[in-house]
Amino acid sequence: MDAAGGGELSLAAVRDALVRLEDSVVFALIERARHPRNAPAYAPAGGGGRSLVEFYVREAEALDAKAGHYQKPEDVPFFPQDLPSTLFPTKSSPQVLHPLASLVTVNDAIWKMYFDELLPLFTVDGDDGSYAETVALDFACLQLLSRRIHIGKYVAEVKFKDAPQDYSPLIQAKDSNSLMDLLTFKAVEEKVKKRVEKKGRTFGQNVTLEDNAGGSGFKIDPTVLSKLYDQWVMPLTKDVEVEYLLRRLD
Ligand SMILES: C=C(O[C@@H]1C=C(C(=O)O)C=C[C@H]1O)C(=O)O
Repeated sequence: MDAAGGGELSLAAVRDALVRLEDSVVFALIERARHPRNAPAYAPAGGGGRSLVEFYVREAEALDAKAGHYQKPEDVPFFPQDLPSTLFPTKSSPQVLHPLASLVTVNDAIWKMYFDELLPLFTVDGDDGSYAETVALDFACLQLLSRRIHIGKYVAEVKFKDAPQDYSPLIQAKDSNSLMDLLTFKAVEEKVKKRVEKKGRTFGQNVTLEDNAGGSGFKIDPTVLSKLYDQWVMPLTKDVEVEYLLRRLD
């Protein structure tokens, strides 16, 4: 992982990486919100009855894989089947996670959440015909959300290393609920919710040269961002943490 790659993996370093990624997530959603829903991009069409968005993500992931992407445990493809190998030499990063980390993925849940729940909350009804731009922006949002959520593997590793005596018996007992309780920090979650909402207000305002001429409204409703993190991003990150921990002693 970038932020913690060089030095010692610590909870503070991993949390810093998550905070930094919030900026990228907020900007990516603001960009997607410039276009209306554009429903035809999501309807089955074209070869094999796939939607444009599925076609685009599959092709983009194949290109990314050829360029050397998807080597790190936090970079997880949405369509891992038949991904081509990299065509260029890659530098392997030090292995800080358990080898089974690569099996942990919640991308199916992220995909469903993004299209079924989130998109209707931050895009307006309508069709501007910019389907290709729209699905490229969706892919950017999906990749960032997936990366953020799968960094949960590192969070779990640090928490385990900091308190193996607390985690090991629960892992051995396969007690997912108690693991979930142990790794949850409610005060941190409250701060995350407040901060992303503030980032939405800050990054999503119209910047003008006149004083007090900010105009009305934000490019994205800031409360949608806190809801996104509260209802989906943080719970899915914690699912990743639990799934990783359950394999940690194998
Ligand atoms: C990621 C962590 O684990 C949990 C998930 C959080 C998140 O997804 O932001 C925040 C706090 C914890 O409940 C953490 O402790 O930082």
